[in-house]
Amino acid sequence: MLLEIKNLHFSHNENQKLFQNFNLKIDEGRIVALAGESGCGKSTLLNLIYGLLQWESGEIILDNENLYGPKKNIVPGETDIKMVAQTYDLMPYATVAENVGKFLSNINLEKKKEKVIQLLEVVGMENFADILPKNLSGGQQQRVAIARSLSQMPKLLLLDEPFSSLDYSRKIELRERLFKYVKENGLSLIISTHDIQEIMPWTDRLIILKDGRLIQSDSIKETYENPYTDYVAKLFGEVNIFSDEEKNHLNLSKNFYFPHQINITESGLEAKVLESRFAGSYFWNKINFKGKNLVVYSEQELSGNVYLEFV
Ligand SMILES: Nc1ncnc2c1ncn2[C@@H]1O[C@H](COP(=O)(O)OP(=O)(O)OP(=O)(O)O)[C@@H](O)[C@H]1O
Repeated sequence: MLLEIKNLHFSHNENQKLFQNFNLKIDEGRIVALAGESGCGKSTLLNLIYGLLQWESGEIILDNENLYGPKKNIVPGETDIKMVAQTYDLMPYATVAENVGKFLSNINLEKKKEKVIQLLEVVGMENFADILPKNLSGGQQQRVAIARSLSQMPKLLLLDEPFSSLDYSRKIELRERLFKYVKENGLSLIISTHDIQEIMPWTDRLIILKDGRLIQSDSIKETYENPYTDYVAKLFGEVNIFSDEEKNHLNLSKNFYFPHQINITESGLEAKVLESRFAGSYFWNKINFKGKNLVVYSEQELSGNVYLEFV
């Protein structure tokens, strides 16, 4: 096991206890996503692991060694861990390439140059090697900071919302290259996000936090197929939620159905279409079924009465 957090207690102030008896175990070589609504404690947890915040009691153990936080480290931050937070801490008077190469060995300069270019390619910044950070946008600086953190091959890499300043197409490109690099190089990564969709195809494990509590910790597939609570289900986007009473009354097998888990069929359970709207690759429909409004996706525009099948 790479990281273990045991009985951790931490609060930013006396009135609000954020982490109480918090426990977590993370295996080596995994991509782990930390998700949950704004304010649930994702950044705080990363800052605690990295050693920027002092916990009150409990243990954080990395690779069988206890970490002690800022009270023991003169320079903030653990040496075996690298974190890219929402501020990027680049050297302002060094070029992008110099920033990325800062921690690489100077013994073979040709090799170093190749490595810097490889890392810049991972984050799509190879054309900016000679530029100073002050001439880059926030999103570009963030990508340079990610490349620099990868160069150090840390035991554990922490990325706090790394795609937050990127537009959609850049995000899609970066995440594929970044996650592949992390996997191919056997790095261990904890990545925080408020948007599960953006990390979904790449994550080994999803940890859901709410008010500093761990709500669920499973693979993405297990979490998606069996969200423990409404809060978890809603993190995946639109979802139809049925109380136990409704579930029994409607003879359903689950409490949560995502829109594509309700099919439009030739015969079955009759329902009435209230709205049908073009949404790109599908139509978004609001459908009334036995007095309850559901969101259902379909290939065709719908109207009138339809039949539903819950899968
Ligand atoms: N420096 C601070 N002083 C006091 N309270 C803080 C401080 N930093 C965070 N908090 C509080 O701690 C809680 C957790 O905040 P944190 O930033 O860890 O959440 P988050 O899940 O990362 O949120 P977001 O997704 O918005 O970044 C929030 O209630 C927040 O208001």
